[in-house]
Amino acid sequence: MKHTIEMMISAEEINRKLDELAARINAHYQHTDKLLMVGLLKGSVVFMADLCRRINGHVEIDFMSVSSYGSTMTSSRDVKILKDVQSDIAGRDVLIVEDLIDSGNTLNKVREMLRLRDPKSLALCTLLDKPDRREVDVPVDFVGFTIPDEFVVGYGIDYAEQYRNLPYIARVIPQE
Ligand SMILES: O=P(O)(O)OC[C@H]1O[C@H](OP(=O)(O)OP(=O)(O)O)[C@H](O)[C@@H]1O
Ligand code: HPA
Ligand SMILES: [Mg+2]
Repeated sequence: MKHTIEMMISAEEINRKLDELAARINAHYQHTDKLLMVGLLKGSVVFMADLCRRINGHVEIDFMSVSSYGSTMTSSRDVKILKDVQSDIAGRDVLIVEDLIDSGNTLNKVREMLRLRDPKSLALCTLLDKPDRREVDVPVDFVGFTIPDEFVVGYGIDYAEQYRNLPYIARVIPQE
């Protein structure tokens, strides 16, 4: 699809938000030993890299890979688990780290899957939230930016695998 992109959230704004989110997460987990941060590949990689370096104490990171979008702009609702976490999460404090919640299908599936493994606690952090697009309700504990119903790219987020390397978040504008 022919399109252009336009900056929506600058790298500086993202940095400020990361400081704010990390302060809230650090306060929430101040008495927790060995927090496990679980990122969803590939979109959360950049956010995870920047966020985990702001978290205090003993922190472990792990990744899952689930995919529902392929190269389209709509959720297939059929969320596939392509790679599971390596850690045993039973009895652990687990924070799922996601780049974006749109329909909620991805996080709903991942949350349910991890919950069945008896973590001590399970919370969710997302950099971006698009509540207008929600198809399933997912409780989110830490939200960076609430954004309108626009397709976004950058800072780890792709359109057909492009733009993950942008240091800022941009909206995709379809062209004739
Ligand atoms: O709330 P939802 O409607 O489920 O959409 C959000 C998910 O979609 C995107 O991932 P995608 O499946 O495209 O894979 P990617 O992270 O590898 O880009 C995004 O990174 C979220 O994980
Ligand atoms: O806005 C988006 N951008 C990229 N991937 C996505 N997956 C769900 N929503 C989006
Ligand atoms: Mg993703």
